[in-house]
Amino acid sequence: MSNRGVLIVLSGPSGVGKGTVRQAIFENYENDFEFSISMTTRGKRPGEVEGKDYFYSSREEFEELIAQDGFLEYAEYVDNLYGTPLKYVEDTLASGRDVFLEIEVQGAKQVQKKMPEGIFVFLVPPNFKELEDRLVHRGSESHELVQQRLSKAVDELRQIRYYDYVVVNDKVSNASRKVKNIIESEHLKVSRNISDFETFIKEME
Ligand SMILES: Nc1nc2c(ncn2[C@@H]2O[C@H](COP(=O)(O)OP(=O)(O)O)[C@@H](O)[C@H]2O)c(=O)[nH]1
Ligand SMILES: Nc1ncnc2c1ncn2[C@@H]1O[C@H](COP(=O)(O)OP(=O)(O)O)[C@@H](O)[C@H]1O
Repeated sequence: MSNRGVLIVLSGPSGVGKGTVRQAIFENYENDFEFSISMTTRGKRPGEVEGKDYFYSSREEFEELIAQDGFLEYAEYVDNLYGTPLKYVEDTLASGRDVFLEIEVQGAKQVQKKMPEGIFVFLVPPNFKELEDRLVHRGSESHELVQQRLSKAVDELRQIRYYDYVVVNDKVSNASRKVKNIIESEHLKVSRNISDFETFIKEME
């Protein structure tokens, strides 16, 4: 089998359910992936845990890591910086484990340039009203921030053409199964496994 892990990039508008779907995938298929914990300058929400949900940092610390080329990608989103620490992703893929990134569209574009072999999945809500309801019901943002995130959602949806797959998050169980199936298909690609078969053929010759 190919030794390198698969890179999975999940994007989608704020409130669509990326975190929820990812958690369902990790609960059901725990041993298969590693989640890349991002660094952010956003404040911690109640219930979030340092080193589990994000690495929370000041803008200065974040900019220092940018200067050291320490990010695979980073982007500004609604006045805060978010970035993927490079070393963790590289080391984990090299060790043969799959890595799951949950990032917004500007960052995903940067990853596409650096690691085009990744799988890019876009999660969409069943409809716009449902997206608004989920964001409001989550209750983690003020009315103003909810509105900013909703208007951002339209821009984000325009970028969907750059992705490989689209998954509707109607039910968490459906969406997580679909994302898992996409990843499984990637593992089964002949191109990922060709070197094993070449060895096998040589042995048979
Ligand atoms: N480019 C980039 N985006 C990220 C990263 N981490 C999180 N994001 C995205 O930033 C956006 C805002 O995240 P967050 O403040 O946690 O809000 P939420 O997605 O509504 O829960 C979401 O689209 C996240 O997927 C990262 O490392 N890089
Ligand atoms: N399929 C779904 N059906 C109903 N509610 C959902 C679904 N997926 C997520 N939610 C809810 O929507 C809200 C936003 O989900 P979250 O995972 O935080 O989104 P994101 O990470 O994309 O911002 C949460 O309150 C979550 O419980």
